[in-house]
Amino acid sequence: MIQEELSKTLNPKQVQYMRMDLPDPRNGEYLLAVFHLIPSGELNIMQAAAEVAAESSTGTNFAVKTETPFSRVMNALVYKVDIEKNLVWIAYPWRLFDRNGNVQNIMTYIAGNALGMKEIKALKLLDIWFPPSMLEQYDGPSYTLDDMRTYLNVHDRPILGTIIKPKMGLTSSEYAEVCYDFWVGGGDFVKNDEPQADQDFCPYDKMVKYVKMAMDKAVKETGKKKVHSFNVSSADFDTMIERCEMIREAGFEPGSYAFLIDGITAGWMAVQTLRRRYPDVFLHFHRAGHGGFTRPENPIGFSVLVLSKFARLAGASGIHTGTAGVGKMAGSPEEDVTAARNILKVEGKGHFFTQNWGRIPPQDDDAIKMVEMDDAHHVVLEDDSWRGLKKCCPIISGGLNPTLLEPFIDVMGGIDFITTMGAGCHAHPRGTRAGAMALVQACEAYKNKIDIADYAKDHRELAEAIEFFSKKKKK
Ligand SMILES: O=C(COP(=O)(O)O)[C@H](O)[C@H](O)COP(=O)(O)O
Ligand SMILES: [Mg+2]
Repeated sequence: MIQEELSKTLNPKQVQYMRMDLPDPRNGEYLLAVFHLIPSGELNIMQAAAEVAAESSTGTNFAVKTETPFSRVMNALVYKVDIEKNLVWIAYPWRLFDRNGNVQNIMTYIAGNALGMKEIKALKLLDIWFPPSMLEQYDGPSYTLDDMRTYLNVHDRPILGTIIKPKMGLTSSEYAEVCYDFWVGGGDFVKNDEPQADQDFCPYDKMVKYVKMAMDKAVKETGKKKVHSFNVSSADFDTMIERCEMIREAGFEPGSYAFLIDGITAGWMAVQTLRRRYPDVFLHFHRAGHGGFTRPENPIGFSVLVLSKFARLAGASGIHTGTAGVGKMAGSPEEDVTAARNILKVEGKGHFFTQNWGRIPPQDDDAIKMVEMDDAHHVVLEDDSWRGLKKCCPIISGGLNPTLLEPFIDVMGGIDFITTMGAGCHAHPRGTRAGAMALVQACEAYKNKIDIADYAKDHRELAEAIEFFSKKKKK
């Protein structure tokens, strides 16, 4: 009733952006979005919702005389409102968006000007749903976690990684030596930290060259494959591609290198460029800066779930999804785990929508029989003919250490992720190699279902890590 009353307050322009009787929002013509919205000033929630739909699709603050019957067909439509919870559902005709799959363009619409409108005090995009017909036009991931597992021959545990610390300040050769220590300690994966670029004290070309030498040596000594994720974020397109090509020409085996992109600061265009240019490379989306949009106490922005879903749509092989409150960064178990599962699975249950990542709408129940979980919690597809967006891998990082591996696996409910522990390895009392060994031992304890404290009795590095990290030392 209140809703009906409020509907009567809409002006003629606002009415054009409201369709509470939209018969079937999931008919394939719309991208659906749920926002938390608190109006500011005089507007009620229905009026503010209509203003948001207008600004984020075809409209502006006044009805304009240049509208055409067709331009009205492209209006976003508010189709549901929960007045008690301040939630609004908006359907965006997906023909509005740039053709040929462009996540940057969608974000410009639905998380663009609307976030800065005077009419809102809070506007947070909480969940989104893509129709199968729209998924047809987007790349989705190419090189996946499963490809990395095959390369590393690691199938029954998370991929164990690190970020070299100090964050910056090591020279190229010092950097590579730390990589080597981690790899010979048993780790699989090393990534550049997100600000690593071409600093004067650590030239990029030398860093690449020395990492290759360190990797070759570690592979020879351990008999195991290793992976390094290089930050290719740059000032401009040409420099980014130059860095990618430099890595490809340095003699690395395919599979042994990944490209890391600072997806928020470099932008979706950089992410999608890398996906399209290098489909044979693991594309690592680092999300530094996302907190400005995603933190729960920030009323304006979008959720971790939304960011992660867009990363899968854009074709990232993996994106950081947070430690679910286990590590140093803010994040809730519900939000982070929901995001991680949504990007991994064929069908993901979000906060409001269940997203099937298939490109063909399932015709009947049998068609959905494609999701199965095997013992190791991998998602496997039963039917090879299924077409859809491949999995995007959660990357779990930030304040983790070997003692937190099992708690995180428990919260996550599976092992399909890459973990990168920076301080968690390099702060080990006997250094990086011992830190990597402690991480491997913590993982062995998990695999053998042995409590880490018991396992540590005859595993010195793990015992030292437990002693050190349980004191929560900050230095
Ligand atoms: O360098 C680190 C972690 O280092 P350390 O292991 O020393 O804390 C990463 O940039 C953060 O994890 C990013 O956060 P998120 O993964 O939440 O995006
Ligand atoms: Mg970092």
